[in-house]
Formats: sequence, C-alpha cells, structure tokens
Amino acid sequence: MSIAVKICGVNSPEALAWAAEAGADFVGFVFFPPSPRAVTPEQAGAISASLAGGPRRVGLFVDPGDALVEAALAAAPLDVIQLHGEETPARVGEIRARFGVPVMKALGIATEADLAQVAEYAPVADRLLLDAKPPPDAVLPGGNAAPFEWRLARLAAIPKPWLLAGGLTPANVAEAIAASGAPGVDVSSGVERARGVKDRGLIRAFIQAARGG
Ligand SMILES: O=C(O)c1ccccc1NCC(=O)[C@H](O)[C@H](O)COP(=O)(O)O
Repeated sequence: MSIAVKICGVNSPEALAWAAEAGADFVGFVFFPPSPRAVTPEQAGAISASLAGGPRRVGLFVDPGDALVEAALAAAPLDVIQLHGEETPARVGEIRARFGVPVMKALGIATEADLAQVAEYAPVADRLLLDAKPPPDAVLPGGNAAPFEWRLARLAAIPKPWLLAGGLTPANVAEAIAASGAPGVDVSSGVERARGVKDRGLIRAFIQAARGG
C-alpha cells in the first residue's frame, strides 16, 4: 500500500505544482493568520485554481467560526476540512454536518494518555492526524517542527484513516513510518528552505523517502 502524503502550508502556485509533480495526495492551506504559512480564502482560491486536478485540497483551521469556513469554501474548493485547535467532539461533528465536507481532526500527542483522544474523536471525524502536542508557550498549535515518540501510535487502535505529523523530514520519515505503523504522513517545516517557504527538492526527497525511495 502506498503511503499517503500531505504537504501542509502550501502558500504559492509553485509549491502546489511541486507537491503535485512529486505525487502528494493532499496539500494543506493554512487559514490561521499567526502562521508564517497563512493564506486568505482568496489567496487559497487563486493558488488552487493555478492547477487543475492534482492533490486533494485541505483547509486547515484553528477553532474556526462558521463564517471563516464558509468564506474559505466559497473561495476555494476544499476536499477536506482539517481542525487543528481545541474543537470538542461536538464541534467537529457540527462542522462536518453543517458544511458536508469530510473532516480531519488533529490530535496533539505527547504521552500514552493523549491517545484517549482517538476514541473520543474517531466517531465524529473522517480522518485523524496524530501530531506532536505543542509546547505550552507555542504560538502555533502545529507546524512547529517538533516530533513526538512515534512508537506511541502503535499503542492505539485507530479505526479511521490517519496521518502522522510533527518534525518529519526527508531524513527521518522512513524511520517514523516504521516505528509508528502510520499509513500516511503530513509535513510542513521539513520541506521548507526558510520558515514558511517550501522547497521543491525537499518536497521531492520527502515523498520519495516516505514511499521507500
Ligand atoms: O503549519 C502551520 O503553520 C500550522 C499552524 C497552525 C496549526 C497547524 C499548523 N500546521 C499543521 C500541520 O498540518 C503540520 O503539517 C503539522 O503540524 C506538522 O508540522 P511540522 O512539524 O512543521 O512538519
């Protein structure tokens, strides 16, 4: 089975083209203004329209109000809504029902106890993303280039499609997949040449390494 790959924080037509040519399954648009990768709904719409087809478009939101999700969906076709904040299971279910778009819920993992979230969110989400829990003083709830202990993922029975994230790079992604058993991976910082700036060679190297070279 081919490993699914999501390139997150795509903020230019070039980055979208590089992800597509390298064979990414998903690209993420970050609708969170404090992020160095943030895009507006209009920018995401223009980037998305620069390439017909290609990777599925994921809109990443952090505790969004309905108006932001509505504006993003009006400007850019989104195949998946990623929720990366402190949304409750009820709110995840509400967003899924209201917008009729599959939802991926990000779960912050630092210890085995954090895996309890899998059972809470699996019934209301279409996909899960196991990401490193951000440090308490972090400005961003994700995209921090920080890994968690990958083997922890094997301790949870995850009944939905899921991606592993957090500090992945071309150099460590194969080991991360082997340790965690992940069927897919998500990366942002590890394919950037500077914070918020994607790199064509790193995207290609990451996807090759994830899929066994
Ligand atoms: O990437 C961001 O700037 C971001 C901001 C706010 C919430 C989530 C964010 N990224 C989430 C992702 O999907 C990242 O790919 C994931 O956290 C891994 O990031 P990294 O460790 O930088 O590869």
